[in-house]
Amino acid sequence: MSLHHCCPGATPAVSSMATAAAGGGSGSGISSTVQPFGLRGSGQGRLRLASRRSRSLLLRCSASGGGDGGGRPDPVLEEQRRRRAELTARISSGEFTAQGPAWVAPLAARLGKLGPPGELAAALLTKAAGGGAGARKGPELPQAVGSLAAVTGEAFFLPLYDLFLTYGGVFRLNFGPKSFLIVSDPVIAKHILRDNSKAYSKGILAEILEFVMGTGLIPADGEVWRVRRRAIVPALHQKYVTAMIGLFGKASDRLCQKLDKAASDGEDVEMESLFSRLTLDVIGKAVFNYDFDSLSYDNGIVEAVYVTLREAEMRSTSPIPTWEIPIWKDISPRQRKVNEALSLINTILDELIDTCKRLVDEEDLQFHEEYMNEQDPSILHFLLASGDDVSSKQLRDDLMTMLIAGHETSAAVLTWTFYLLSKYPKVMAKLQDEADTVLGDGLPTIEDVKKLKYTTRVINESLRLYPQPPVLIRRSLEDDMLGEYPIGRGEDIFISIWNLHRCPKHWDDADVFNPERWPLDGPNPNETNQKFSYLPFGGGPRKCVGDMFATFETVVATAMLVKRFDFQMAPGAPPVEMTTGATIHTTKGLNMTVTRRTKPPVIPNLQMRIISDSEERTCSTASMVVSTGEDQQGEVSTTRV
Ligand code: HEM
Repeated sequence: MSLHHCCPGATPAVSSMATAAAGGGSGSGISSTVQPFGLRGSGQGRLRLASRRSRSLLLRCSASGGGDGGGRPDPVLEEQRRRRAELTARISSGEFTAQGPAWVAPLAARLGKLGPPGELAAALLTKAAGGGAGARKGPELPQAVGSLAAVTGEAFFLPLYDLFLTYGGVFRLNFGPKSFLIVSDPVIAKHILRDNSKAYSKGILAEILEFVMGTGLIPADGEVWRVRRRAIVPALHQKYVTAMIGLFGKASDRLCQKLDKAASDGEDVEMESLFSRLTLDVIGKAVFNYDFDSLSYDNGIVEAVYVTLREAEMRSTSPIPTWEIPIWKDISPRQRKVNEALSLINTILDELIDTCKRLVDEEDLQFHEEYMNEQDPSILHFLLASGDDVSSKQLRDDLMTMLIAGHETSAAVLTWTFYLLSKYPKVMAKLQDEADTVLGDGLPTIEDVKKLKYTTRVINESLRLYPQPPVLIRRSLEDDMLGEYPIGRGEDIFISIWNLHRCPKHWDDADVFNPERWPLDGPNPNETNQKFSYLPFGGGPRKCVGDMFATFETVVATAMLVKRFDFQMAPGAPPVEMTTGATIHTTKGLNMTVTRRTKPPVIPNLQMRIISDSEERTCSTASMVVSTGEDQQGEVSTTRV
């Protein structure tokens, strides 16, 4: 399931495209038999140019290697290459030949010179032809036509990548009467997310997530967002995040114990769902001091959270918004189940808020910037102690938002990191070396985390290849210019982080998992130092509030797990394929074989010398250690002899 910022990103994209297409009414142009994407309104000449450029990019892409660090081909890379080659061939064959009115742009330009009536006619003509640029002037955006089949058939951001290689950093994707702007250019992404962020809202995202997040921080816009952001950001101060490292360690240790059992029983494990449970347990404690303990058992509340998450995911990918049909929404068993789940979660959240209020009232409170209650360091406690003047409904929306935001994303990062590690054994070996060197027998401390530099680079690189979410959603609130292209108010925009992170112009061997691309002693890569070509946590005023939290959480879990276990894809496991989701999910789980690591015995440095027949054989025993097996913690113990 997926929804988090999932919400903020990927999925609603599909929903909105699909919903628009389905509800598009007359002549939506959507047919399950048409080609996935076609070109419209760009003219044949432009198409040829685009094809040539795309071919050269494709060549660069496929030349980029993509070994597994262990000599085996990466099936994901292979599949991507196959699809790209197929698309290139189809573009070359003329399948995407422009059919639309190539005369629109020149005619609109001529009309525009005839004064205000002509300008109005030009705007109407452009709009009618699918353009929709506002009052500003400029060239027409390259246009592609999408079909519902193409979007629902696979992870929707994949065809967007192929189209990016063909049409460039910003183009219009038409779905029947609706259209969406697809942005993959770092300068334009920066403009929308940071430089002119006030001119953009969360648009469709807010509409889709309203039922679960209300006016929580992710979907909120305008004044509500400003006020809530100002209240929530201080809660994630440095002392809080440092305190959370103990929580990350404890939860990861619980997962280790579960894996210990699977390893002893020789059972394969489905890691994606285990990571989802790990991060649910973490975020419940971190946000409102609630122990879901979902790694140990399924209880009603865990089930309710998953029902709600699955619903949000379904809504964000469903072609028809059945949940809005008046009678259906009351009688549908699915909707009734969702309503029951939401009502259970709300009851629990209300109870937690009440309990926390009582605790804060009884506390001898001295609130300050880095305030934290040692017994209950949760964000909820901070917000209440800060005197945050907010309705219980808004507080609930915020808590629910953070629960979802901090759960699905981190789980997806861990899932794809372990998938990558299984494909790149050399990276895994280096990672294990670092974990062996840095981590002691106890739970990791902040000092340890700072030393886990290679692990951090592995997470940075995993987030580059599998950004969560892969797409950010915005809607223009006013006319604006995207590069040289004018756009109007009300445009739905998808900023493809996936495309930015894999752009062959920006990245060497863009598709290859190579943590070494980030120097260990260099700065932590982020949107600023990578000039918006790398933005795993977004950028600008709406950047993730949990970036540090999430980085530490995934670093701690990864280091603890690889220190204790080896992970391999389970024999006979189905191929790992992607689906969305707000975050990127596997289609059939991440089935792995987990084995307890036994450190290789240290070879004694024997300085044997035969003195004479009569003398004793001697050896320097001082440095000799042998492995004597595993202690109760599963660690290899050594004994001097
Ligand atoms: C690896 C894990 C995570 C990733 C990859 C991630 C990614 C993102 C991204 C890309 C955005 C920007 C969305 C947009 O601009 O539309 C975002 C926003 C947000 N994230 Fe995260 N996030 C992660 C973990 C967390 C955690 C742990 C929390 C809470 C503790 C959190 C809370 C939020 C919130 C509240 C926002 C909305 C901020 C706003 O709109 O002002 N995230 N996240």
